[in-house]
Formats: sequence, C-alpha cells, structure tokens
Amino acid sequence: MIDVKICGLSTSESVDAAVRHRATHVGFVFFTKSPRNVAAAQIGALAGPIPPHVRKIGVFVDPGDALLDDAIRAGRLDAVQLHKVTPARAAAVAKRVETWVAIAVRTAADLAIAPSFAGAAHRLLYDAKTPNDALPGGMGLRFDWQLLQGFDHPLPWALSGGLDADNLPEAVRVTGAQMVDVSSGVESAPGVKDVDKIAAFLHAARQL
Ligand SMILES: O=C(O)c1ccccc1N[C@@H]1O[C@H](COP(=O)(O)O)[C@@H](O)[C@H]1O
Repeated sequence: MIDVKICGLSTSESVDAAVRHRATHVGFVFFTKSPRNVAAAQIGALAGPIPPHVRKIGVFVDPGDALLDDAIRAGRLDAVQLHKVTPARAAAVAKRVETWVAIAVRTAADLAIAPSFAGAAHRLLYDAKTPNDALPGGMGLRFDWQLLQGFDHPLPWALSGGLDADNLPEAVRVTGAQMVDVSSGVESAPGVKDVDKIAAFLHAARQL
C-alpha cells in the first residue's frame, strides 16, 4: 500500500476511523482561518490515543515559533507541514523537527521553486494552488497531475489536492506518487469528516 495521510482531523471519531482503516499518517490543521482548525489545547486529547506507528503531522501556514512549539509539544507531533514559507524559514524549522513544505501548483512554472527546498526540508507536498490567498489548502482542488511526469523531484514527496477514493488510482498512475494526502475528499462538508469516506479512501489506497 502507498502511504496515506488523512488530514484535517478534529474529532476523536475521525481519528479513530483513520487509525482503524490503517492510515499511515494523520494531519491536524493549526490555522484559525481553516474550518478544520484545532487549538493547541485540543490536540493532546485528540492525538493521545494514536498508536506510535501512525505518524502525526501538524499543518501550519507561515507559523511563528510559539505556535509551532506549543502544537508540537501538546500533540507530540512527528512532523510539521508548512504552507507559504521560504526555504530559509523551512530550514530553520527543519533543524528542530521533520519538516514538509507544500508547493502550490497551478502551472509548470510553480514547480521551479521546488529545488530551492533541497537541504531545507525533509519532504515536499505538491498541492493545488488555491484562488483564495487566505486559505492556501484544503479546498478540494486538484492540479494537472501530468505536470509531475518526468519532474526531477529534489526530495521525497507526496501528492495532495482534490484527491478522493474515485480519482486516487488515476492520480497515482499518472504521477507515480508513493504518498498521498487527502482532506476534503473524505468529508461531507468543509471540516466535517465522513468516516465512510475515510474507510473508502484507505480501501482504495490498499488496492494500489
Ligand atoms: O485543510 C485546510 O483547511 C488547510 C488550511 C491551510 C493549509 C492547508 C490545508 N490543508 C491541506 O490542503 C491539502 C489538500 O487538501 P484537499 O484534500 O484538497 O482538501 C492537504 O495537504 C491538507 O493538509
């Protein structure tokens, strides 16, 4: 099975579904403008029951050190996923914790920044560029997966943006992704996770 991160979890039921159906990673969003925002005070109770083989990723948008420190400590996070950061900022964070950097993609030109994160991050996450600068992810948008064909990836990477159980096989076939990340595609409404969709996505991933 490919690695799967189920992202944007904010209830114990959805965390339990992701773990039970064998997600390899779970994600928690620490961004107040997101419908999936989790406060640092909530994360201990949500993340506490997660077994150690399931990696816990915190999702942040250009965060300050205080938020990062609080969330990492309270959630015992294994890695952070950073949106809208420079290579210099990513490198500073990566000295303290495993760091993933989201690359917002609409056209081939958007991939040009990827090599500048080599040595500054541990993983790249290719995500669709959103039309709304205030919310840089989690909108269920996909980009042209063919843009990744033949791309010389400078780091280990994951695919995200608009994935769901139906389009996952094609996304993996076109891009060759060995890790995928989903949020909206396992929801019934923005921020409302659907345990049946989580199960279906992970079932689809196990067929690959
Ligand atoms: O989920 C959010 O609300 C969010 C907010 C700010 C930055 C990133 C966010 N989510 C990430 O967006 C991608 C794709 O999500 P989707 O499947 O298209 O809904 C995913 O990496 C989430 O971690």
